[in-house]
Formats: sequence, C-alpha cells, structure tokens
Amino acid sequence: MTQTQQLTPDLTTGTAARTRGLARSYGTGATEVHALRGIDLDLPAGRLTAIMGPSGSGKSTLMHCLAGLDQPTAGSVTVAGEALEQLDDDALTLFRRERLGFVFQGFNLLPMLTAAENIRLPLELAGRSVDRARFDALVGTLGLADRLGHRPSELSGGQQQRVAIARALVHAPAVVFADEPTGNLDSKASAEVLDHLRRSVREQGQTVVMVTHELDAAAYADDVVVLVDGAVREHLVAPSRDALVQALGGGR
Ligand SMILES: Nc1ncnc2c1ncn2[C@@H]1O[C@H](COP(=O)(O)OP(=O)(O)OP(=O)(O)O)[C@@H](O)[C@H]1O
Repeated sequence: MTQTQQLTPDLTTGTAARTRGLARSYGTGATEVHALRGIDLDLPAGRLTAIMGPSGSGKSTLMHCLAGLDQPTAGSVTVAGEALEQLDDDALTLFRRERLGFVFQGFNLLPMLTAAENIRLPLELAGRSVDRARFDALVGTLGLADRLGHRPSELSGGQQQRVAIARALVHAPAVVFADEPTGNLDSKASAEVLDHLRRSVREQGQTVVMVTHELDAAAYADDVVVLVDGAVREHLVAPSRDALVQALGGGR
C-alpha cells in the first residue's frame, strides 16, 4: 500500500475526490492533444486545494473531469463516494445539482433577482427548502447580510462573487469547484473573496477545489496540486510560499 492510500483510503476517512489513471485527450492522429496523461490524485475533504500550473497544463480539463462536466478518455473519477463513470446523464446531472457547487469567473448571477433570491435559486429549482440557519451563517461568513436586497448591478465585483459563492454553498455541497474565482477582480476584492472562501472551509468544513494562475490566490489554499503537461508534478500539503514558488518555478 502506498503512502497516499494509507493517508486517505476512502471517503469515510476524508477523501472528497479521487482519480485513478485519469486521462483526457482531444482530437485524433497528428492533431491529438493529451490534456491529462493518467492522473492519480486524492483530494482531502474539508480543505481548500488549489490546482496550479502553466497555461495548457490541463488545470481546467482536470477540474471539468472532477466535476462531471467533461468525460475522461480513460481512468476513473470518484467524488463524494460516487464513481462518476457509473452514472448515466440524468443521474450525473442530479448528482452535480445536489452534491456539487460551482463558482466561475463572471459570477453568472441573474440580474433581475436580488442577492438573496440568487443565493436561494438553486434550492428552489431543486424543490428544496432553504435551511435558514445555514443561509444566515453563510451570508454572515461572506459579509453579505446587509446586501441581500440588492440586485447584482448594485453590488461591487467582489460582492457579486461572494453572492456566487453563497449560491454555490447554500445546499451544503460535498465539493465546491471554483475556476479562477478571482480572475476579474482587483486585488482587494480578490483578497476578500479568497478570505471568505477559506473561512467557509475553516468554519463550515467545506471542501473547495480551486483552479488559479495566481500565486497570491494559491497562498490561501491548504494544499496545492501543480500540473505540468497533463501530469501531477507535485501535490504539496500546506506548502510554504517558498516551497510553492520553487514547485512552480521548476516548471518554467
Ligand atoms: N475542447 C478542446 N479541444 C481540443 N483541445 C483542447 C480542448 N480543451 C482543452 N484542450 C487542450 O488541452 C490542453 C489543456 O487545456 P486546459 O484548458 O485544461 O489547460 P489549462 O491549464 O486550464 O490552461 P489555461 O491556464 O491556459 O486555462 C491544452 O493544450 C488545450 O489546448
């Protein structure tokens, strides 16, 4: 048994997502691109993991495969104990809606709805009632309590992204996937958003997997996976900034 397997053998002992031999290629023949080349990864529950690496290294592809938004060419993906390849389209859609949360660049908030309505929308679409205590705790953690009646156009970029995070978290998902969540925010708003994301991990035991280009953003993460050319170069646990710089610098 390997060291990794001893540390995180299954979900009950804290693995939120696991891949084995995960490969994803695009195209065929001379134009074939191997975006992921057989990735074995165990992402622990209750932590904020950043996925980093040079442009084209496979970060988005990995996140999309983990989140059931893209299908691997080979290998397996298990999230919250579910082997995604065993789910049909309907079951996968339901699994994503019930068990996963998503935060993307650009927020994707509905402009005619207030912040509170945007946050509640996924639950209402799923026909589920809002857990009032969780809702209040979330908007408190995210610093949105006095902004709930505002529409997106009346909120700053950072506030809009915090609404998007609350919306992703309100149904207590097993894993939240965030793709460059601070990509179009200034540095102050980025710091606020990342701080709130980290607090949701610390205070509510949330699991977050975040793709980022930015060293400053990765500094908020507990762990950092460094991809190079479709393979995991490093999986750093609670790295120092120096260790992170070294791991990233080595890829250039
Ligand atoms: N739909 C697709 N069709 C063809 N090639 C693709 C497709 N999606 C991704 N690729 C290729 O797969 C490789 C990995 O892409 P991916 O977007 O996962 O990298 P990334 O690390 O997220 O890059 P970036 O940091 O620039 O967003 C790249 O060479 C990319 O061109």
